[in-house]
Amino acid sequence: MVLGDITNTRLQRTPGKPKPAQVYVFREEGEKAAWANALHEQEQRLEALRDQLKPLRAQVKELRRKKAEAEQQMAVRQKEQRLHTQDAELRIFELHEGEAGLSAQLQLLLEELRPEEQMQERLNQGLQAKEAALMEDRNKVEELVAEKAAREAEGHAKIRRASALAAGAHAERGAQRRRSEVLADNLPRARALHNSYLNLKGNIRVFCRFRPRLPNEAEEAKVDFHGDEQSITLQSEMLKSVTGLSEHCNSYDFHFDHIFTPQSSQAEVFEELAMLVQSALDGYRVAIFAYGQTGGGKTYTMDGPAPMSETSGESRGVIPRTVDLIFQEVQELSSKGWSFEVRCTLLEVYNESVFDILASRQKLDMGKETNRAAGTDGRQAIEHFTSRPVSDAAQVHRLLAKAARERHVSSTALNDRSSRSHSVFQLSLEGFRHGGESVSGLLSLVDLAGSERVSASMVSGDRLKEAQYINRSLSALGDVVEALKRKKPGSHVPYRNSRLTMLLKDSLGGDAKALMFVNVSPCLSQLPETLSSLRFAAKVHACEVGLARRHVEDASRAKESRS
Ligand SMILES: Nc1ncnc2c1ncn2[C@@H]1O[C@H](COP(=O)(O)OP(=O)(O)OP(=O)(O)O)[C@@H](O)[C@H]1O
Repeated sequence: MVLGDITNTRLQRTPGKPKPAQVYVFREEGEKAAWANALHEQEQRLEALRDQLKPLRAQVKELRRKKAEAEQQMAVRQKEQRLHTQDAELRIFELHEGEAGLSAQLQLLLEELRPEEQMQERLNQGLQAKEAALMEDRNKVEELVAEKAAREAEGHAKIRRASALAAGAHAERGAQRRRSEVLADNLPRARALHNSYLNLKGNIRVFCRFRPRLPNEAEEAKVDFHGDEQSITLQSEMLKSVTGLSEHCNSYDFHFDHIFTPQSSQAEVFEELAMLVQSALDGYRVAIFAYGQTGGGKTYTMDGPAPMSETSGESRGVIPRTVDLIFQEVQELSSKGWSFEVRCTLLEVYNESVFDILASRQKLDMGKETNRAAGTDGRQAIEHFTSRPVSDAAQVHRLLAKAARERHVSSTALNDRSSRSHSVFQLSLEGFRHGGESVSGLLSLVDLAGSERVSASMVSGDRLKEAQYINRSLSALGDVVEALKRKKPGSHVPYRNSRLTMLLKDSLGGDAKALMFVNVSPCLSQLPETLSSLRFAAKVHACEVGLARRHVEDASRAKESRS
């Protein structure tokens, strides 16, 4: 190879930075040759490198082809994959669509099915209820069958017992008839005996009744009820002696016609006075009155626990029992040719005024006429009050209930429903026997207002006025009793000192049979009042008021006197 003309040329080079080819500068020939040789060698090396590069390039080319091929395959695969994915998505979408459709259908079917299910459920419940009812019916039927069998057995037993009883009853009826005949023969005799017994006594009979301790009350006083039912001993609290060194208690003895304990029932009390009540139908004037401290049990004894509304039951008092007995007797006497005209009077003495309950509580002026009447025959004293004809017990119970409702009551320290007035109930009994005698009886039942220690109860105003009137009239009653006790012939008896004593005149001093209840509390705290009531009752018991007189006329004279 021929090299170019390169003289005195030095190769200007900066180490690390080759100069562009056209800048070579040759200084001398040798250097040119060297450079040519070096160039040649370089070219050879370059050629060799190119040769070495060729397979590499082929390899690279191959690799690029393979890469392209792989990329092509990958692209195909990706495309296929995409297609598959799209297919799958389409499929999934279709499946979703199908599922939604199916769910909607399912929902619809479920909706359609719901009423069916509900119906099914109702039917099931109905079926269960029917099964339970059926089971119950079956049990009932079984029970009824068992009961029927038991009843049949019992029925057979009853039939056997009934025939035995019928035979017994037949025999008992015969005996009863014979007993009734004997009793009917003896009854007038028994009543006559009772009447003559009372006449012989000639005094006001006194029954004492201790009421039971009420739930709100404290200690009871010590009372010895002696076995004779007529005497008691009361003991005071323990008292210190004057010196204060010893203790003792006082005892007080009392004796009455009958003493009822706190356990005595209303029936037992009435049994003791039934004969007395009946004697009003024989033409006697009978007066029963209840006296005692407030809360002592007067209204309970006379009426019963409820204010007269109760006309039946064990706890009925003397008045409702008396009314029933009188009408029962009137009925029985009618079969013996007697006819009775019964009239009823209801009075209330409140604050020294007399109110006529049957004349709509008309306040009456017991003035001149009454005073005059009271001075002669006590019966006339009440004659100008309303006296209503009554034909049966129920009618009287209704009138009594009205009177009890209208009675003046208020609360005291000792009684929630304390009667603040004296109540007087009278039944006049006019009996006629065709062509025979006539009788004129009078029954007075009096529930007195209760005495009260005004100083102890510290009442004032209207209550004080009421208490003063009550105490004053009871003290007038005491004065009458004192005068009767002195029993001097022709001596003055101060009946006219109060309305109460004017009304009770013929019951106390006349020819009536009088019975006084003294009603007392069993409480130790009430002992002074109890002793005071019992002392008054003892005084009444000691009064001799003369013989009771029977009011009988023969029929013709009776008619004359009435006309
Ligand atoms: N024998 C008895 N058995 C049961 N309770 C009784 C008896 N006696 C009275 N009581 C009761 O004691 C209380 C006072 O009785 P009641 O009202 O009859 O007294 P009273 O003497 O009429 O009093 P007042 O004079 O204040 O009207 C009432 O609650 C009554 O029910």
